Order: sequence, then structure tokens, then C-alpha cells
Amino acid sequence: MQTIGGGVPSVPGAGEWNLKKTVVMVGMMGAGKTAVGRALATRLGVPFLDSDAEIEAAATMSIAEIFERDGEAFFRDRETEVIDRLLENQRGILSTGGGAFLSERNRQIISQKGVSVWLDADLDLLWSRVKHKNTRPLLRTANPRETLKTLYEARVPSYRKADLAVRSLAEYSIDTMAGHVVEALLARADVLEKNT
Ligand SMILES: Nc1ncnc2c1ncn2[C@@H]1O[C@H](COP(=O)(O)OP(=O)(O)O)[C@@H](O)[C@H]1O
Ligand SMILES: O=C(O)C1=C[C@@H](OP(=O)(O)O)[C@@H](O)[C@H](O)C1
Ligand SMILES: [Mg+2]
Repeated sequence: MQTIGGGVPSVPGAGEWNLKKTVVMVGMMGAGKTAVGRALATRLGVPFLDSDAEIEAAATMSIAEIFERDGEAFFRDRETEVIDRLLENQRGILSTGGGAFLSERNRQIISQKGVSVWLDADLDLLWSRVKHKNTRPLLRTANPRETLKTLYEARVPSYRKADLAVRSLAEYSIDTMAGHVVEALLARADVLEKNT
């Protein structure tokens, strides 16, 4: 059953789960951080937050408009502020934008207050998911496929620093991915436990 974006209300876990730290989704554009993060939050019955959505709401502008008007550096400052604030305030699932985990400062904030999960998808899969959307300003280049490859190669070393990694394959649905993240989190008793 599809529970994402279909207007199906979240069914809280009714105390089934004990989430002890905020789970921070990291990885490339198109890895599924937003979609899988939302499905994971529904499954665990905890709040879902997306740093891009928070930045857009505060600015009342799209990410692309922010990049255009104020530049990437301005966006990155807002991103750090939002991640810091969201990790401070509540426990849940926080999906970040693909560039967030490149910053050492952001990685520090995330590791102090949460647990990071890298959604590890290969370049072909990422491209298949982002190529039809024009919402990502970094891919507005003459050759976006090549740009994605360059970003991918530059960024993977940073993503490898995440606490946990979950492989994303084309045949895994969003819900299947959420299930795999739950399994990875359950291996860490300091992060997630299932109440008996
Ligand atoms: N496991 C999956 N199976 C099918 N489609 C997916 C999966 N994960 C993500 N998608 C789709 O790929 C696109 C990009 O996903 P999104 O969650 O926005 O990625 P990110 O936030 O990492 O950039 C969206 O259209 C989303 O619905
Ligand atoms: O990779 C990046 O630097 C970015 C990824 C985007 O988020 P998603 O990874 O959710 O697409 C968004 O934060 C912005 O366009 C920059
Ligand atoms: Mg996203």
C-alpha cells in the first residue's frame, strides 16, 4: 500500500517504537531522503521534517529562487541554522538536502544530536529520479547528467562518514527502503528499540 502523498493519514506506532535520537537522512539528490524519510516517520509514528521544506517555508520562496536571488552560500547558512534548530527541538526524522552533509560543521551538529543514515544509490538510479525535475538549481547546467556525476564523485567520501548506510536499489520501493532503514536502526540500541 502506498502511503506517501496519497492523503493516507499517518497511523502512530502507539508506543510500539522507542526512538531515542533524531534520524538524519543524508545522501545525493534523488537518493530518496525526502520520500523515504517521510515513510519512515509514518512507520515509527514520529514527526517528519525536511530541511529544504523548512527553508522554503521560512523564506516563502522555492530553493531555486533562493539560489537565484541570494546565492548558494546564503542557502548553506540557512541550511545549517535549520538543521541545528530542528535537531534541538524534537525527536523524529529529519531529511536534509544533498549538500548538507558535506559541511564539517553540519556533520558535527548531526553527530552530536542525531544519527545519520546515508541512502546509497548509484548514479544511474539517481539520474533516473532527478532527470525529469527542474527544481534542483545545481542541475540547471548544460549537461546535468555530467554535473550529477561530478557531484556524486566529489560527495561520496563525505557520505561515507555517516553512522549508517542503507543501499537503495531500483527494485526497492519507498516502503521497502523505510523497512531497511528500520532494520539498520534496530542494530543500534542507543537509537531505536521495539517495545515488547
Ligand atoms: N525507493 C524508491 N522507489 C521509487 N521512487 C523513489 C524511491 N525513492 C525516491 N523515489 C522518488 O524519486 C524522486 C526523488 O526522491 P526524493 O525523496 O525527493 O529524493 P531526495 O530528497 O533524496 O532528493 C521522487 O520522485 C521520489 O518519489
Ligand atoms: O545536493 C544539493 O546540494 C542540493 C539538494 C537539494 O535537496 P535534495 O537532495 O533533497 O534534492 C536541495 O537542498 C538543493 O537543491 C541543493
Ligand atoms: Mg529532498
